Amino acid sequence: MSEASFDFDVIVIGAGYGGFDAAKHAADDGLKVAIVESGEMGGTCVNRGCVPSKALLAASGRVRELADAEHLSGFGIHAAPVRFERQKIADHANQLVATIRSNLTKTLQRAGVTILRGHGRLEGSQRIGLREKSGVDRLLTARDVILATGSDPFVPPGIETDGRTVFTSDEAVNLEWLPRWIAIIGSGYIGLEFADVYTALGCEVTMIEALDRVMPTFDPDITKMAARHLIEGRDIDARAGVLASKVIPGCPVRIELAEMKSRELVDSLEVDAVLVATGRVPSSKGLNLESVGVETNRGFVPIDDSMRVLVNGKPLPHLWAVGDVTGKLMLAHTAAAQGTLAVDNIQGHSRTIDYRSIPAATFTHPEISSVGLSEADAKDLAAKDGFELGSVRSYFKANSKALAELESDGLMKLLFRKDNGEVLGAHIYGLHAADLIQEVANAVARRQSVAQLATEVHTHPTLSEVVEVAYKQAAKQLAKAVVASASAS
Ligand SMILES: Cc1cc2nc3c(=O)[nH]c(=O)nc-3n(C[C@H](O)[C@H](O)[C@H](O)COP(=O)(O)OP(=O)(O)OC[C@H]3O[C@@H](n4cnc5c(N)ncnc54)[C@H](O)[C@@H]3O)c2cc1C
Ligand SMILES: NC(=O)c1ccc[n+]([C@@H]2O[C@H](COP(=O)([O-])OP(=O)(O)OC[C@H]3O[C@@H](n4cnc5c(N)ncnc54)[C@H](O)[C@@H]3O)[C@@H](O)[C@H]2O)c1
Repeated sequence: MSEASFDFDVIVIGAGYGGFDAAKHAADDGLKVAIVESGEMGGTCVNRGCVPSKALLAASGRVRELADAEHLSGFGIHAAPVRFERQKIADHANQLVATIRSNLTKTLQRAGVTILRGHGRLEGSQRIGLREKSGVDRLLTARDVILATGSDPFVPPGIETDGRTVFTSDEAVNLEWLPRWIAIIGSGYIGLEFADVYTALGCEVTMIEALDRVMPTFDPDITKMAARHLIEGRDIDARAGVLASKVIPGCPVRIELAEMKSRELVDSLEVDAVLVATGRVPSSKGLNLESVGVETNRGFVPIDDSMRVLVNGKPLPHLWAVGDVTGKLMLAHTAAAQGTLAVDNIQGHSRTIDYRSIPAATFTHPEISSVGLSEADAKDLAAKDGFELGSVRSYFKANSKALAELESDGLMKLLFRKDNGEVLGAHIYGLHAADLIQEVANAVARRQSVAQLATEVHTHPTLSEVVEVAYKQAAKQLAKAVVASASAS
């Protein structure tokens, strides 16, 4: 097909953050772009993810703060009993969703992107089949196609959802009611954030985690401190090493718990509601990937670091994939970064992504954040590349700002190479951890050494001094290691 005969330069399938950034960037670059969306503009993050969940966390966080008489009395403040209106908290989240969805749609329209409403699928190379909402089928062609179809909640076998008493985050963000007792299955990002919301609003929570400790995907030392505050310190009964093997919706909801290893039934519960927060699966089934010979990895579309879709490890010309459907760090900012990067590569500016420098945060009160390697991965890398791993800890209880806020529960762990000082990763639990991690992410992106970072001046009194202290401790360790290695040689 000649260049001129394509309907579009780029067609993007899926208008979540990945698709949005790709389409906007391509249109800004002067390309003729269409975006296909079968559901709501903005995808998961805007409609059922980051945006409504953070609105709920903002409101419920304030309830928690105002209800915490002990904390307030530390400042000499005695507040009246706090009251809240569930519906108004839900309305705040819904209104924010509507505003951001509308802004995002207008931004695409202003950039000149054609918005096509319907289901998109591949019909061979550079060809898209569009089933419009009206039922009409169209065939469109594009020089390049970007798949950005995202992900959906994973519901394990044996768990039945009804959207009312047993539900996933898709429904939880609507905060339609407040169960007296809710079981949350999974202690990952969603489990933790919703446990924060529900406990702040007075619900009793049972947290069920299949792996042998709660928060299994977080740094073990950070988890120890965070779990003490976010789980043990609240109205949460946490059970690890047990699988929710059967869940039957109703009034009450019945849950069967099996021991993870033996799969033997160990307990049963009757609760008012269940939130299933057990991970997400790629949304790639309806894409007709077979028409171009792509084999998925459990539904995830294989890509290289330039976002090219791979067949047998080799890139397919003109087909790209970004966001959750690729299964790399399933976060909104990853999807957006991948979207922009795909377009840069389409335009011939060869770029690859650096996943190591992408930060992640859980917006509990206080927050948890991380960037770079886990300690286990950093140890493996040290063994493989033959360097000594450095690790330092910086505590919020030594930080003036945290003490002034009466929020000194917190820890930062910094991992670095003891041969050249390069920062490999950081893990933080504490007040504003989500903001604090950004400075370390920038250092990881630039592969900077703690020797240089330790000389950079931080504002006093701010929480950023927690990071400064970590850099300074690490620089001291580095200097000692360099002297030791010089005297040994
Ligand atoms: C409760 C919750 C809270 C979260 N909080 C955060 C957070 O605080 N920070 C963060 O970084 N991340 C967060 N995430 C993750 C974030 O939402 C996702 O990583 C992000 O939305 C992925 O973007 P995406 O563009 O890849 O896909 P999606 O946002 O899932 O968008 C994909 C779009 O494609 C459409 N689509 C699918 N198939 C087709 C088709 N065949 N034709 C046409 N359209 C199609 C879908 O309707 C959807 O609109 C959260 C997720 C959840 C569930
Ligand atoms: N703040 C954020 O950035 C944010 C917030 C929410 C979600 N997200 C994204 O959404 C994704 C999904 O979040 P999530 O919390 O659902 O997944 P997750 O992978 O973070 O955690 C799922 C947990 O459920 C457990 N589990 C699975 N099956 C189980 C069963 N049958 N019984 C008991 N436990 C079981 C797993 O061991 C795991 O600990 C995240 O990976 C993240 O990418 C991000």
